[in-house]
Amino acid sequence: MQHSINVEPLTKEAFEPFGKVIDLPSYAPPKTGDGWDCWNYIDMLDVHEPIGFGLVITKKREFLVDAMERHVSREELLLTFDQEIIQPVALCADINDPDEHPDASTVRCFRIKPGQAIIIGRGVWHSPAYPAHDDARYMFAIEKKKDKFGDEMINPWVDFGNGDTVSFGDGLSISEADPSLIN
Ligand SMILES: NC(=O)N[C@@H](O)C(=O)O
Repeated sequence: MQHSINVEPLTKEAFEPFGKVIDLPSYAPPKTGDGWDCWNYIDMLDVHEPIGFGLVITKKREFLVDAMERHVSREELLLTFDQEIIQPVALCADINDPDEHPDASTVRCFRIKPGQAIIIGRGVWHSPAYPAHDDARYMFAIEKKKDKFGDEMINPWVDFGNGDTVSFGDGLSISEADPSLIN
């Protein structure tokens, strides 16, 4: 079955089942200086080992997801550089089940703008992010350690089962699908 869903703006409330959102707070900055405002600490990454950084170039392609990965023992910080990206995520039903498949009916897709970041929670299923418009480069940061099972394998991708897939944005780039979603 092919599930079709809409892309959602990234808010703390909407993303809460999947992790945390890093964005400019609405309260006054606790540190300021001549020409700068600083908010610290707006959130924390829960780690016990050194952090590894990864870079992904994600290319314009059909908005279709057929498999996801997850990291059951590690949170993951993810942010884009200069282009908007779309991050598909799905709920983790049982973090202790090594044979779990992501459930296509729980997939949600969030639009991450430059200047925003997410912390994907432990066990939360995710695909690589997609570029909203043009090819994009994004970064992720995650503890460099073996996970409890699975996700250090060369191929960590797990399909939805039953041949399910998830499409979003009507197969068009977001600007073509819904111009009101730009900025
Ligand atoms: N998020 C992403 O694109 N990749 C990472 O989750 C990874 O572990 O490779």
